[in-house]
Amino acid sequence: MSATAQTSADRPAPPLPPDPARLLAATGVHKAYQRWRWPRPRRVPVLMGADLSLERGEVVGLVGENGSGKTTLMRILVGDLAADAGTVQLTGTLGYCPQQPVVYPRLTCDEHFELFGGAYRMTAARLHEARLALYEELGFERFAATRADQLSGGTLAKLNLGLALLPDPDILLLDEPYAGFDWDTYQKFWGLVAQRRARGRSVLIVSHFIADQQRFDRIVTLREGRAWSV
Ligand SMILES: Nc1ncnc2c1ncn2[C@@H]1O[C@H](COP(=O)(O)OP(=O)(O)OP(=O)(O)O)[C@@H](O)[C@H]1O
Repeated sequence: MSATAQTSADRPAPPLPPDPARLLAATGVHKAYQRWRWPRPRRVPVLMGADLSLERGEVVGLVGENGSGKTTLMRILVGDLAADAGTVQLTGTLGYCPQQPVVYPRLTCDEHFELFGGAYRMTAARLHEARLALYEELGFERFAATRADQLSGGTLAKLNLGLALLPDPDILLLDEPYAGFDWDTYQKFWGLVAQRRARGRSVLIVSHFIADQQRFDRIVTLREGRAWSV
């Protein structure tokens, strides 16, 4: 288990040296947003030197109070948002489950899997197998032909998660993945995570709070713009 580094100085930490066991390393990440603060717009810092690493086969929880910057850090890790400073090193393939599902309202679940499978360059046979397994594992096969705009919030969350899991990526970054799940689905979710961890996949889970601490290898808290090991 590796410790999550804390930057003690105000300048960003240098990138971590290469390590074959490490799949993700973010060092010295800074991000500020422009906001209106009377009497003029100002840059308000959210991340001030956050460091985060993820080893092969590790399940890490990223917690922090509302507005602490969890989603901001996640978006920087996946390349959806540019950091003001700092580095992000990734090894392997990445799956991202955003907090707000990014789906096409008029497409069915099946059509989403087809579309994403094509984007991931999966073969038809592999896509078929992975899609059926995800329907079964998350329990939503009966909605295969239902359009996204007709799904319940929980089923939409299953589709959102399923699309991230589809290509079986080395690193899974999940932003509040189980917020809309019922108890049964929550248990299934942890079964999926355990299977992937056993195969050396790494999972980073963002959550407001951690209910089952024993399910994680490590918990990291975002506070005052930095990541602290708990
Ligand atoms: N595009 C943006 N422009 C301006 N401010 C933003 C933007 N996105 C986020 N923020 C602000 O940055 C801070 C961190 O937001 P972020 O969504 O990263 O926090 P979070 O820890 O994920 O919050 P939550 O637990 O509520 O989901 C918040 O104060 C938020 O208002």
